[in-house]
Formats: sequence, structure tokens, C-alpha cells
Amino acid sequence: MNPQGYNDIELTKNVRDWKEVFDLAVNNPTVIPASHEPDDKEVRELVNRWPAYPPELREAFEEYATELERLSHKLLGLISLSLGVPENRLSGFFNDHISLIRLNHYPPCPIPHLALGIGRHKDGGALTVLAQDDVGGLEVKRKTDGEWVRVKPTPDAYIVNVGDIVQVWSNEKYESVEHRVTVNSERERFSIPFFFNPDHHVMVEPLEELTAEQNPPKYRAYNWGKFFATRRRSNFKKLDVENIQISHFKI
Ligand SMILES: O=C(O)CCC(=O)C(=O)O
Ligand SMILES: [Fe+2]
Repeated sequence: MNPQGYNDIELTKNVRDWKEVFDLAVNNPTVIPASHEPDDKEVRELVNRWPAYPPELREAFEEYATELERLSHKLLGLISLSLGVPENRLSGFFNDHISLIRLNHYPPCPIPHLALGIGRHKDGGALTVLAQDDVGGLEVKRKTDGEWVRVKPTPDAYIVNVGDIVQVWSNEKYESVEHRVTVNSERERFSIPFFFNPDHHVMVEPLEELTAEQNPPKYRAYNWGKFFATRRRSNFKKLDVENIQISHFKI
């Protein structure tokens, strides 16, 4: 199966989401592991599938992707500086990055209290830069009391989510936020996340400069491409177990 392009079958936490999506890779083609099996070294290419209509989608997408890639590098540079490491400390992990842009559509739902647009999850990549319309529905989990807090749409503004990889690189100076999307019975909603993901062969682990004897690494190294492939598999196949999480690599 090549889940590039359109699908409406994604599962989050083994439950079908109330949404349909169109996925496009920023680098075309994008090289990812062929399977989630740890010993399988084979890779495969994700190739974008451009719809015939609207014909201007491809050009608009490529322009947008280039700008968002630049913005994400800038943001990661600022995060690096805030951690006390050089601005370009993390840029080498993104030479053949497997970043994706997703066009999300959440149709109105006749029974909104029984469904979610996307079930609760954390984004597994480095950063997510999200554009959303004015409908609203995104909620983040407040750490202090576990309450779901609405993220009010601000016109012409992005929402930037720290992903799991920045949590690990920073040895938990930054934390990825748990979030979900609720649906409503009246209005459809659109959102466009840009998932900024490193190269598939990157081993993710706390930056050496940020750990010390008194502050040991909180995670053991894991292969990002295998993490990605494992998560992706669980998005389309009901499993008996929880999907892969960075907590599985916690020391
Ligand atoms: O639609 C949104 O606001 C969030 C989408 C999201 O969390 C995701 O696609 O990972
Ligand atoms: Fe997300």
C-alpha cells in the first residue's frame, strides 16, 4: 500500500479518526525504510501523487513546502540557541529529511460527542507547523491538571508543536504536547500540518552536550526511520498493543 495521496482510514490509538487526508512529501521522492522490522535494511520511495484537479496544486504546494522548510530550520535554530548549543547543531539531521505536509479535512459529524477528528497523540517528528482555518477543534492537554484546552484559531498565525524528537534531543528541556481534534455537527474544518522530520537513518538520542554525570541521558538511542515506519503501520492496521512511543526508549 502507498498511503501517499488520499485516505480516510487512519487510526489513532486503534480508533478510526473522523477525517480525510491528502498526504504529500516535501522531498519527492522521499526515502523511508521498507518495513518496520528492525533488521530489514531495505528502503523504499514515497512518491507524491498529484491530483489532476486543481492543476495549480503542485506549484502552490512546492512553493509552500520550500517556505515552511526554511521556517522550520529557523525555528529549530532558535530552539538550539535556547538550549545553549550552536544554531546549526541540528541541521545536519535534515539533509534527506522525510518531512510531510498533510491536507486535513474534518467533515461535520452528526454525533460529535462520540467521535474525534484525531484521537489524542503526540507528533513523533521534530516540529509541526500547523495552519488551521477559523473553525477550531484542536485541543492540547494541560500538564498541571490533565484538562483539554482549546487552541483558539488566530488569523494568519501558525501553531508550532514541539515533537517527540526535540523532547529527546533536549533531554526533556522541551516536551512534546499531547493533542487531539474534536469535531462538530455544523461546520467542516481544514488544517495543514507541516511535519518536520529528520532523515530516516538518524539515530535519535539526547544531545551529548546537554547531558552530564549529574544529568544523565533520559533516553536510549532509537532509529527514527524505524520509529516512523512502525507508527505508520499502526496508523493503518488495528494492533493489540499501544502504538510506538518515545516512552518505550526511556531509560
Ligand atoms: O488538525 C489539527 O489541528 C491537528 C492535526 C494533527 O494533530 C496531526 O495531523 O497530527
Ligand atoms: Fe498531531
